[in-house]
Amino acid sequence: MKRDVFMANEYPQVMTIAGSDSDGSAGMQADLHTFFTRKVYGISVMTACVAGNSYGIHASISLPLDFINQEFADIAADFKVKAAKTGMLADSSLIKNVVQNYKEYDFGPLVVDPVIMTKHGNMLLEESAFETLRELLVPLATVITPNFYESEKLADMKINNDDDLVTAAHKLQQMGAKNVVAKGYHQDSNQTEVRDFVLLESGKSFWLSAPYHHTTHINGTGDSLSACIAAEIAKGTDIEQAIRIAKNYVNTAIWNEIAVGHKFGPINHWAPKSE
Ligand SMILES: Nc1ncnc2c1ncn2[C@@H]1O[C@H](COP(=O)(O)OP(=O)(O)O)[C@@H](O)[C@H]1O
Ligand SMILES: Cc1ncc(COP(=O)(O)OP(=O)(O)O)c(N)n1
Repeated sequence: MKRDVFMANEYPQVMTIAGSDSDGSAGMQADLHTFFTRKVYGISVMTACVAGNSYGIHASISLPLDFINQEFADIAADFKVKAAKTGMLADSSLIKNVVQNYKEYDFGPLVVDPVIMTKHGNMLLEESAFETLRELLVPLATVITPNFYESEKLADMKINNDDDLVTAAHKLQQMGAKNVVAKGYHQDSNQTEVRDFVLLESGKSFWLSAPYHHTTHINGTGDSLSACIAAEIAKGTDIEQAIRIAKNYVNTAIWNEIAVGHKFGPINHWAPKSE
């Protein structure tokens, strides 16, 4: 029988630094589904765990910092990570720990998904940690991907219209994030379109729009978008193209629902064509 031997550079190694979500729809599980279908090798530093299902999140714990240090050290000692992303970091001490480890080792460009609150209202980051996120993690971001609520919190302003979202994106860039994907509002059942504002390091900016899909199956959209951007960066795709690919990837996954869970379900990571 012929055995295929894959060279290391055929499967770029990508790392998620995130929380586990037991229902598989979001968090680290969504990141790893995305890495798998985008044909990159997924490595994970688990920071926290939430217990939940499609009805909601019911408990949450953070892992010990010593254990997280060991995860980073073991990965750095053996793997060549080409890009990474962050997800749920729970509190200030965890953010500081991740920042310290990221500075100590070479894990490539970092996509920061500044997870603060799920779209169903569960807080995944303590309010006292917002300043640490702004000061320490945002400046490390090659790309930052806040949702509407996270842009309001990080930029410390109310967002009422497109102009406000643009202002918030510029504020995040002034805080040190190189490239910003500021995701637009999508909780209005009358809306027909979703719009994300992209501000690149070069100063170029544009809107990414797509039709609004009326569905309860949109858990993990933000995780999957940021994971796909990280996967593309690891493959060598330029930032603008990585963002465009990720938007199409998530859009296709939203529009091809799978019947999993009884209430708020996952997106379909199998639906987009993998490259
Ligand atoms: N109902 C929907 N229809 C179409 N696109 C959506 C829908 N919900 C989210 N998206 C898209 O999914 C991506 C992730 O955004 P969002 O859900 O705001 O992130 P988060 O999961 O961090 O809250 C964005 O590009 C957004 O436009
Ligand atoms: C452990 C964990 N991390 C992150 C999330 C939220 O994921 P995200 O994709 O940012 O938001 P939703 O689309 O799920 O609201 C989570 N639920 N669990």
